[in-house]
Amino acid sequence: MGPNDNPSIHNIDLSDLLLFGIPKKGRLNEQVMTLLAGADIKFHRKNRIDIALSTNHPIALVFLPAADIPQFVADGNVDIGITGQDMVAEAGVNVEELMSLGFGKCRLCVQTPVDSPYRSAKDLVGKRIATSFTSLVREYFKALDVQVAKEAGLTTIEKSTIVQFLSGSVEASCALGLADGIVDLVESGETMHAAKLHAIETVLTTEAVLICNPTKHINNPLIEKIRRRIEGVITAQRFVLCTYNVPRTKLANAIKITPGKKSPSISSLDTDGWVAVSVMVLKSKSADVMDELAEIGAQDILITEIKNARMN
Ligand SMILES: Nc1ncnc2c1ncn2[C@@H]1O[C@H](COP(=O)(O)OP(=O)(O)OP(=O)(O)O)[C@@H](O)[C@H]1O
Ligand SMILES: O=P(O)(O)OC[C@H]1O[C@H](OP(=O)(O)OP(=O)(O)O)[C@H](O)[C@@H]1O
Repeated sequence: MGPNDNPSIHNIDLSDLLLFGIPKKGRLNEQVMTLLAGADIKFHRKNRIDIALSTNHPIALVFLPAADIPQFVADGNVDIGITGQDMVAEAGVNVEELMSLGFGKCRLCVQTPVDSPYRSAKDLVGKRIATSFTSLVREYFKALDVQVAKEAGLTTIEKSTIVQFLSGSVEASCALGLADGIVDLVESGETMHAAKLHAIETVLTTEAVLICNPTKHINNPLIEKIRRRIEGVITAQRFVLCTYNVPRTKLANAIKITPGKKSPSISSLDTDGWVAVSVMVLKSKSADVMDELAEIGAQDILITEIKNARMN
């Protein structure tokens, strides 16, 4: 019986509520909390209780380990959730990816000690690998085991690669003599370099995603409402509003610099031959855009933060 069939957990009535799986701790937790606040999904969480009712939507937030969220969503124990694409791939379950969220970006990499002879994943065939992603890594090395045997003209695998599960501190396992290589997440590379490891291959790239049970999305307006709100927050985080005045003769050049998400809004100015332009630009490009606009003769160029956005 899943929470959906169970009217009450911790004396909280869950019937008729949309259940939303949220990473309870770790790397994704803080950014998901910011996302919920931006989407105006308010809730009250009692101390140490992993289910919190939203105070302004018919939603219950269920705080779960990021690794468990894909299974909960696939089995319908929660309706939607946020986790990493790596977790979805590792769980190997059928969920619908509603949108990627632009944070939690990293790579799952095969890593070896910098002073070891292992320079490619193939060099680790038949050796010992430590990882928290045993399902993905077994699949990855099984294919390599077969490939290496074939290349050697063998019909059977001589010695399969051994994949050992570790729940954390995976980067320490080579130095401790537990493994010859590891497969772990890399973002800045700080953890890897501190452990005197280097990445020799990328198994997958990942970021945080909003996922949904495939049978729950259709005909559920609340899921669509949440998706749109989250999309609005993410758009607002990625874009800024750029406004400027430009001579009408330069407008075509200006539009090339700032084409906007769809097209810029243009209005006439009292000053003859000038127009005012208002357009969204990528935050990461805004300084370059300002330089380019100034070069073609635009004036009064302003960049304004966007608090929220709803695009079609
Ligand atoms: N260094 C990182 N940079 C960006 N995203 C990361 C990083 N490490 C992990 N992630 C993402 O966050 C997800 C959760 O990772 P995390 O290490 O927080 O796991 P956890 O098991 O939930 O927490 P904990 O390690 O505290 O038990 C990962 O599956 C990945 O998608
Ligand atoms: O390349 P970096 O920026 O150093 O990030 C990579 C590290 O981040 C994650 O661990 P985290 O710090 O979340 O802790 P954990 O080992 O307890 O999961 C991951 O497991 C790596 O160890």
